[in-house]
Amino acid sequence: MKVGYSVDDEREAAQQLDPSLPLLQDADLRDKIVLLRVDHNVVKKGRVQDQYRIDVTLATMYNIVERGGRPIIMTHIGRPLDKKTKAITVNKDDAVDAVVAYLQRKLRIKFVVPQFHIIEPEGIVDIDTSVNWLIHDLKEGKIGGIYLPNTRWFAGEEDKGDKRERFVIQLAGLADVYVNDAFGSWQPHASTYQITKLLPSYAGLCLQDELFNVKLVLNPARPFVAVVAGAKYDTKIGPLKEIYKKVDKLILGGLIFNTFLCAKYGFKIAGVEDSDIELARELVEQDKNEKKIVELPYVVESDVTDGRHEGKFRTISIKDSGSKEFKYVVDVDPKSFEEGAVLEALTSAKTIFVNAVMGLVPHFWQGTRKMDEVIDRNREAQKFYGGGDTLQVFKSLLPGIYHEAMDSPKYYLFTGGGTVLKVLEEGDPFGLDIVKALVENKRQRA
Ligand SMILES: Nc1ncnc2c1ncn2[C@@H]1O[C@H](COP(=O)(O)OP(=O)(O)OP(=O)(O)O)[C@@H](O)[C@H]1O
Ligand SMILES: O=C(O)[C@H](O)COP(=O)(O)O
Repeated sequence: MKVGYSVDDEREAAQQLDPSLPLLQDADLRDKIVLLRVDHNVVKKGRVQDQYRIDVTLATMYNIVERGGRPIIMTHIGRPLDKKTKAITVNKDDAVDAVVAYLQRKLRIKFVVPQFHIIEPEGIVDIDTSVNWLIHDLKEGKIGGIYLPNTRWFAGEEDKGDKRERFVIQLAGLADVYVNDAFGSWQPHASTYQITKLLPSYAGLCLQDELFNVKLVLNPARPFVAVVAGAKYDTKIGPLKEIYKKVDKLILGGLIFNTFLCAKYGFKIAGVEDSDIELARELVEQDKNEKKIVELPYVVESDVTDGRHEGKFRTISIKDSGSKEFKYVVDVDPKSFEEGAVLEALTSAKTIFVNAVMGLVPHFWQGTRKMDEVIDRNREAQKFYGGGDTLQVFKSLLPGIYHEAMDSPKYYLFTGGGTVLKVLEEGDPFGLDIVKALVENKRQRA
């Protein structure tokens, strides 16, 4: 007699990944301590801005616990390392506490954050053996999980030498198995990359979904339009040159657009560094023949960056400005999306990838809101959004569209925009260092 039936999810069944990738589903987790790297980089000023990146990792957490594993979770938050001085600033605002509180409310289990000695400006130099007490409690089921402090507070996380070796050995000493579910954290750091040299390593469920979907962006229905904006110029300008080759049209915004304008028209814009302009010149050259970059015609100039003060900001038409020197360019005027080549590109696209906060939020959000609305109006296109701030801002400006998008077959929301750019640059999701490390780990174990 049949006592029940199960429901197959067709979308899940269709998601086939390269068999060289070690999957969480294949790991032996019973009574194992599982070190889980996630990307919960969603805290600003001590508060969770958008729960999405946390929520998409819950399935992996549940899977680990359901199969008898005990989790130690870790994430980075912000960029506390000053790359020039090498100083690590340990600021309460970048603590994992807000994430832990959210997880506890959501899962109704107790997490403990171990306290390690912090030596500024070096950060946390050693994992204190006192953590063993907590691991004992974790094994006994007295606590539901351990959540390590911000990985970027550890001296070894972004180091390339001895400090990294030391950190990674101490980290590996805490656990039996490593799971990477941090698609957004593509940079090969100790907790995303080096750790795979020491522990049996697997891809988590979120990472698997993201890798499957990023393959769809690599094989887009055309015309394919990418919209890239935001603040992380340093990590995004490199990928842009390769993305340029893959797209039919490219729309730039934010600091990237400012830098492009300086390189192309000889503008001087407050806050744009000469060294960055140099990097953008190549893109300008590349575009001379192919003309794929669709320029946003109107931007917003502001005398100050600390707010939207009446009388202190104005719209500039790039073509008719008459001037070459500007204060801060802090947004795109919404009317840029209502006409001409920009509107045409966004409405005729079959695939749109968006990693774009167009303006200095929270004060200058008008351009981003208009852009998201216009993109949503294109009902045919497959729309891929990615990026921490991109999703947060999308959600806060257009909550209705955002919530529909979360479960719409026409949208996919990536947890990392920079990572998608990186994959587009590599041309293959298995070209990411963090994925290569997992594949190599499986090969070594075979
Ligand atoms: N013109 C501008 N001037 C200054 N800051 C800007 C400007 N335009 C956008 N920004 C800032 O860019 C930030 C978002 O950019 P960022 O590159 O971090 O994107 P993201 O969506 O988080 O992508 P990722 O997840 O890849 O980092 C926002 O905090 C926003 O205020
Ligand atoms: O928010 C992000 O883009 C990811 O968490 C990666 O952050 P990072 O660019 O500072 O490594």
